[in-house]
Amino acid sequence: MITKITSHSTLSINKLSVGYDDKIVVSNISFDLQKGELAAIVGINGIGKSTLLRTLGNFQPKISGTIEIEGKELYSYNEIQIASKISVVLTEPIASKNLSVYELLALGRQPYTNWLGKLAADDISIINNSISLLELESFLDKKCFQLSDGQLQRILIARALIQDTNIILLDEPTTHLDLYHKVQILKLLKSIAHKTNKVILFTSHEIELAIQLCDKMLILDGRENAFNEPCKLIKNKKFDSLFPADTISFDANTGSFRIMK
Ligand SMILES: Nc1ncnc2c1ncn2[C@@H]1O[C@H](COP(=O)(O)OP(=O)(O)OP(=O)(O)O)[C@@H](O)[C@H]1O
Repeated sequence: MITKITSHSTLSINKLSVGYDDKIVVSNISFDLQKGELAAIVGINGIGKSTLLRTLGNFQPKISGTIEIEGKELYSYNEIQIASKISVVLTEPIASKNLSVYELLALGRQPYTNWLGKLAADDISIINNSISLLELESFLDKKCFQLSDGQLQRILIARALIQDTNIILLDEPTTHLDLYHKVQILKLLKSIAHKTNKVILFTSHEIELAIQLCDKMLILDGRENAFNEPCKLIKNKKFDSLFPADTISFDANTGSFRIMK
């Protein structure tokens, strides 16, 4: 008997519409992400980046279309299976600020530990790897409420890595970071995606950094919602109409935006 080998995209979206009871926010989005790709969702305020990300992370129901994880519809997995496939870092403040940094990080292993939450040697080793990758050693004994927003952001990214899922979704992971830490985090996400074959998808207003660092980008513009490699999006002039042309224009040679005087 010949066994057919099929290779599925890690994340496959087809004709997806997302939104709320009374309104569709983003409609008819299709894209695929393969193992090891870093991708950004960009677009103006209120266009629906977070709504899309929350829907992909199973935090809210889709309106129509399909979301497939490794070849199977997202909703065919149970909650625990989803937690071992997708980790999500949202912008909402965390409820558990009284935990120490180490305790918060350890919660990332919850999908894998027993009901007592006891960490095995493997769990501790994954936690320690992420601590050293994100250079968090000096924060471990602090309570989460003692951290700056930027420090907490890095801890939450580490927790997503500790959850060790094939897909990591992050809503504006660089918001509270200075330019150096923005670049550092995005480079780190890129290297993690490439080295560990994870799909990492994040929303961002850092379009110029995303152009330089991402393998793929989704431009939400309420019309075409183009998805492609950044250089192809530039070549096809997809960034040109993102902002009103009389205020901000896109320079294809430098991959950056210019203020019109
Ligand atoms: N819980 C909600 N119920 C109803 N409408 C909502 C809800 N949350 C967001 N919206 C609306 O959905 C639209 C998209 O919001 P969303 O937060 O997804 O945009 P965004 O692109 O992430 O914006 P920003 O760049 O400002 O963070 C907006 O019009 C917003 O008002």
